[in-house]
Amino acid sequence: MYKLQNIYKSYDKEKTFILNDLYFDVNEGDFVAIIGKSGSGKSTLLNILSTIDTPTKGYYIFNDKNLTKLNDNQLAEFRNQSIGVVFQSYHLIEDYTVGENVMLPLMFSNQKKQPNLDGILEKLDILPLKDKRVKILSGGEQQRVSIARAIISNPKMLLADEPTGNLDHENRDNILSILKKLNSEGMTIIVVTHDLEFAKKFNKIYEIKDGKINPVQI
Ligand SMILES: Nc1ncnc2c1ncn2[C@@H]1O[C@H](COP(=O)(O)OP(=O)(O)OP(=O)(O)O)[C@@H](O)[C@H]1O
Repeated sequence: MYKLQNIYKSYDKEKTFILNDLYFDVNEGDFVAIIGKSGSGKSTLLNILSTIDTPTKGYYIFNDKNLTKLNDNQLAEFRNQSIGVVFQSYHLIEDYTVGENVMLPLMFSNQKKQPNLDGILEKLDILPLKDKRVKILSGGEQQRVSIARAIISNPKMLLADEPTGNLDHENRDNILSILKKLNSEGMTIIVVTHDLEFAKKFNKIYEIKDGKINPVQI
């Protein structure tokens, strides 16, 4: 469904390629962890998959549509409809309430259908926090708010950059069961992680090395 082909990415006028002739296929319903050393290009790859960033060269194909040919507005529309992103540092607005933060993406989309906000907060076990300001929440709670915000538009694919990076074991297990549940309901999930034990809970593990990505057998 999502295909990266012949992808190159450079941040310095093509002197160093962080991603170097990379090929990666993601199928509907995949439950994938991506590992790799610090600086290997995990976040770079996630940013390209989410269309937040574009490759220097190469193709990103979604169901036979070449996303690399879309302009910024078309890409933003595609992203709003199809992809949810959970950022490493949450990116929440601390003075807004949980409900306001979660609803934020819809202010920038032309989605007509009203989402089931309470249902999503319930699913993430944060409904009682709906009217609380984000700044008083714990790290685990903030991470669950950021997942709720990423799925409010009911995306086909959820991308999460180190979703358990700052969390203890209990919160890590919590996030894992939430991601499993979303996946069992049909959402494609890709996480980037440093944590091999966490990665082992996913159906497929890939490693980024030398600008390429390959499956890892564990
Ligand atoms: N916006 C940018 N401008 C310049 N260089 C960048 C930019 N983003 C990333 N890089 C460089 O690209 C390389 C890959 O970075 P990236 O964040 O993708 O790695 P990572 O595998 O996610 O690392 P980490 O595990 O430490 O988060 C690094 O050398 C980084 O310094």
